[in-house]
Amino acid sequence: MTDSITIALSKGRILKETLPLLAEAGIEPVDDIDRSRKLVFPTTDPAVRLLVIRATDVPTYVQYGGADLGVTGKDVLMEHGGAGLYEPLDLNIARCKLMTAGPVGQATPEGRVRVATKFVNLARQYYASQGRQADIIKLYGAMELAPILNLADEIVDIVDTGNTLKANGLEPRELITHISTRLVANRASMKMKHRALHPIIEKLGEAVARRQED
Ligand SMILES: Nc1ncnc2c1ncn2[C@@H]1O[C@H](COP(=O)(O)OP(=O)(O)OP(=O)(O)O)[C@@H](O)[C@H]1O
Ligand SMILES: O=P(O)(O)OC[C@H]1O[C@H](OP(=O)(O)OP(=O)(O)O)[C@H](O)[C@@H]1O
Repeated sequence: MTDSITIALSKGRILKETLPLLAEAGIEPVDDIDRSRKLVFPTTDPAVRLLVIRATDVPTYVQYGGADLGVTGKDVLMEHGGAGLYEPLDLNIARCKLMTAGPVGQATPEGRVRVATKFVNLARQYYASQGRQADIIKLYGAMELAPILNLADEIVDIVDTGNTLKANGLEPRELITHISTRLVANRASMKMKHRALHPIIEKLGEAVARRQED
């Protein structure tokens, strides 16, 4: 009997880039995901279904076995901590950087620094690794506002073109890490459903490699 496989996808910007890779691996949603209010989608492979959920929930669904595989950003995985997860593949999409940033021309304060971010664990680890004391302020979005309104001295956020920072009078300061989208797998599924998961991971890996050749 074929094992049924559930793959948790991040909705939003990652989804658009993930679907073509899945299609190359022979997995296509039967419905139009963009037009549907559904959260679970059957695919052209009767053994595979897709969940479309928030990027930040993907590691949790995969960790607890709600999904066998998941697709989400390295930033989200690092913030989650990665417990119970394997990370078999870098999908090399939605590439960006995790950086500190602050008001243009303003130096980072010498002593305690107030930092606004949604990546509280990552920020805490980063400032500790630099030997700097930081008061971390959790926000869920629009981090760029925090220095403008003097809620924080700097932010830790995703930077790609730098346009969002620039538009808000901020500039990048330090690179924390490079980010891309990763395929993650539930540890138990990797053992119990190896025969079904292995070809999916292999075909996705081939699709990623083809992109890099182009
Ligand atoms: N400007 C960007 N350029 C490239 N990749 C990005 C950019 N912004 C975010 N990403 C990557 O894409 C992932 C998803 O970002 P997206 O903006 O779709 O979701 P989100 O707004 O962080 O999530 P949610 O709204 O569910 O909290 C991020 O975790 C990151 O890995
Ligand atoms: O350097 P840039 O190219 O400007 O990209 C960086 C921005 O992209 C992301 O936001 P997104 O556009 O996803 O909107 P969001 O804040 O709603 O997630 C991120 O949170 C930054 O604000």
